[in-house]
Amino acid sequence: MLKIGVFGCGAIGGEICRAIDNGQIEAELYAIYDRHDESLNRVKSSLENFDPQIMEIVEMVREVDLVVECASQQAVYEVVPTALHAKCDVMVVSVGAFADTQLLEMTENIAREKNCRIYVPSGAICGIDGLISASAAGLHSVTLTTEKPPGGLRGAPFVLENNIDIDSITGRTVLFEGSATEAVQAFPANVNVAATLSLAGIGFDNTRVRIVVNPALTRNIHEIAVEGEFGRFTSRVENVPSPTNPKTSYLAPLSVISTLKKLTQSFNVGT
Ligand SMILES: NC(=O)C1=CN([C@@H]2O[C@H](COP(=O)(O)OP(=O)(O)OC[C@H]3O[C@@H](n4cnc5c(N)ncnc54)[C@H](OP(=O)(O)O)[C@@H]3O)[C@@H](O)[C@H]2O)C=CC1
Ligand SMILES: O=C([O-])CC(=O)C(=O)O
Repeated sequence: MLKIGVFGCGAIGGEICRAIDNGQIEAELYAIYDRHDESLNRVKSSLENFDPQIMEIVEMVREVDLVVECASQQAVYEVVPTALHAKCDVMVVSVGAFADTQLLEMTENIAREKNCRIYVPSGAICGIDGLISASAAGLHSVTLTTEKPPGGLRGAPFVLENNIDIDSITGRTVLFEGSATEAVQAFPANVNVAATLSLAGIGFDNTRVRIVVNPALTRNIHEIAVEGEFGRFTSRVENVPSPTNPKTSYLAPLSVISTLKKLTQSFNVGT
């Protein structure tokens, strides 16, 4: 059975641990880690079947087959190279870190050398399957419009650095327009999906991102428009936010759970 380690035990990590624990994913929850004891204890006490060991990353990668990173972009710098050097596969949700081309190239090289896999789930967006299919021919443009209530964007570096009082905004307001490279730096915990789109499509500098705050919303909306040789498609998802982290949509952990299921099943559907 696949031995899994979960690095980061917040909104996403907690859901993944419970999905392994309740048998939705046929795997062993072997180890977990988070910098907060409170988060580790909360996850541990929500489990019925597994009692994972708490392990720092260096130890974790020696023991498990796959590490799931669900912590932060900063954590990706430590977790991914450490896992790959130990010949351990890795799944990444803080995908925005890969806007750093040096990190991306370095991790690809180590993965190739060690014959390991780096998995990036679709996360909180719909349409990655179509984008990957379309990318087999020419792509002309990929645009993401993300629209969230204030709680989904509060505390982002862009908001703090520009002294934007996000809670006093009364109507739908465009906060940011730029490339995916700029977007994932300005909003590292809000638009990792822009990085996933970039990796699947036409790269970080060519993927356009618009970020909108809308106090009338209760859901996180991601709209994608793609044009290419295949024709054009748009996708729109209205995501229920995670109860413990309003920045994170519930679809994000579900996507990780489904990608993990894919790894353990013999019959796989979708691009
Ligand atoms: N790909 C996608 O579609 C999506 C990606 N995400 C990203 O996934 C990641 C997890 O999201 P979510 O579960 O909602 O986040 P949470 O903040 O709920 O949980 C993350 C946990 O990991 C901890 N953590 C962060 N960095 C480290 C580190 N270097 N070492 C140890 N622990 C660490 C956090 O602590 P602390 O609070 O102190 O930072 C926190 O306890 C985030 O980076 C988020 O931006 C989110 C939604 C969609
Ligand atoms: O969960 C979402 O809606 C998207 C998100 O936070 C991210 O991509 O970082």
